[in-house]
Amino acid sequence: MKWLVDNCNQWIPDLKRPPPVLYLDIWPVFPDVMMMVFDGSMSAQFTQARSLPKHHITRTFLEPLTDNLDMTSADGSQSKVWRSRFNPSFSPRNITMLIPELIDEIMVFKDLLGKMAGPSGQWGDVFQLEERTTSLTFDVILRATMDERLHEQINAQGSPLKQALISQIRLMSKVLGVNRILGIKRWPWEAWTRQRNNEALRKALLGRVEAIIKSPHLADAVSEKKTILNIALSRTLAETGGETPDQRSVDAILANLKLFLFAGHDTTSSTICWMFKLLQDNPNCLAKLREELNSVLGEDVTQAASLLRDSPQLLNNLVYTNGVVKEALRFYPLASTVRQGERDFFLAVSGSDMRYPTEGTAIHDVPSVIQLDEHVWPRANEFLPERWIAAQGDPMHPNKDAWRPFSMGPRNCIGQELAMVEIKLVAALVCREFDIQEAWDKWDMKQGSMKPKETVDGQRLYGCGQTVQHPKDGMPVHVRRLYA
Ligand code: HEM
Repeated sequence: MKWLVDNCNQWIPDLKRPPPVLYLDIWPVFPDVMMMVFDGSMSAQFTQARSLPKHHITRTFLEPLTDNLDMTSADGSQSKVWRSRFNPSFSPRNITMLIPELIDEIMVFKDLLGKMAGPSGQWGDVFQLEERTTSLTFDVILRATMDERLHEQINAQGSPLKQALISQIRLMSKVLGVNRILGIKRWPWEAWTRQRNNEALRKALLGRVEAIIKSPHLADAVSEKKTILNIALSRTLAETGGETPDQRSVDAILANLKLFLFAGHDTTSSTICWMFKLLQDNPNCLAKLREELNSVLGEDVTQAASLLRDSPQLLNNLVYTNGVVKEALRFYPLASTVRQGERDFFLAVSGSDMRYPTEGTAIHDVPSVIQLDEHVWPRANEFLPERWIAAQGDPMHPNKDAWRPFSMGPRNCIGQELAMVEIKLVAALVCREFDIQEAWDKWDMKQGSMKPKETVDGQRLYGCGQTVQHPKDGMPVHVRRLYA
């Protein structure tokens, strides 16, 4: 999309800057005309000033995974019910309370990095960083939602839960590709795989959910530990006068847990990879990040985890680290929202009388363009974590509607606080102990071919794949330890 916008002048020579919207008709690949919005203040009109419903493709996409019982694809009123029950679980206060559990999982990640480092500060063997970060995010989501340790990071085959989810996502993605061109929503033989995956997912999650729900003292069981599931269940109990959730509610809870696993795992894991890439390419920023960690968490890196476990609020003092994560999400926004256009709903650009109709369109918020717009972001193509510390009134101070990696408004990303905290903790606990560097030569050697490989903008590492922009080849890296 960025390429299309950068090259708009080829088709519209008078254009001085990207157009605020672009209507794209790529039927049959996508069913409706796509209205691509490249201006944050316009995106705010359909996500914040008014929150239009999510486009019907979202329901079709999620149906194999959740039977549309989840908060994203359930009909309007059910969606609101589940969103309001889960919102408190994902609040900053609650996520801060979960920091010690998150640290347990990140320490496993860090130990595994240590095993990949070479001896005496040497670079180690090449490996795919994304595999490690994906397993980490699975472990974190299960821990945060149910205080369950999945141990995905030390399970080489992948747990049945992960295998089933990945297979289901593969099936779901087909609705956007060749199947649509052929006019086929789902192939009949996929029904069996879909059912098998759902049974595996149900088996992996239901026991854990039922252990709580069938507890003879449900109210006490859910208040024991403030997990995401328990808080949502307390809310449900308060709303229903203490009744044990019926089968339909249990199914909706399971659907939402599957949604969290789906929506939260590869978005967060790829962002962690992109953050390491940006820090590798901007060594001055890595140095500043390490300086901040030394000053807030002390110079003894071995104490950082216990310090953060005892005083999780220290994470709020890591303002530069926060800027690093926000800049990573500005450069690599991995997801976005698509809303259903409406008959009497028009978008407008400030300072112009032009009104853009939305009826019959799928309105796409396009953060990959909005977040790199030179007219809104000074030095847009530079990785500058300090812009997130710039005071209001400073030209570097970010425009509030122009940073939208989690979308905005009442249907934004419910898991954004969890994601931000997880990524900041990874930066805080890993960056002072290891250097992480792309290792393409070693990777090519391991693949048995040194032939020239494809690059994008001169880079071997670029975003590709379905649903979110995965780092190419899972980001082959090697690591070295900075301390003995
Ligand atoms: C860096 C990591 C993440 C990014 C970039 C991201 C981005 C987004 C975006 C752009 C949306 C809006 C999608 C739409 O409108 O269709 C969204 C929705 C959502 N996200 Fe995230 N997300 C991240 C992590 C997470 C995590 C960790 C979780 C949960 C554990 C999560 C759960 C959800 C859910 C449930 C929704 C749907 C909300 C609704 O429909 O009301 N996300 N996310």
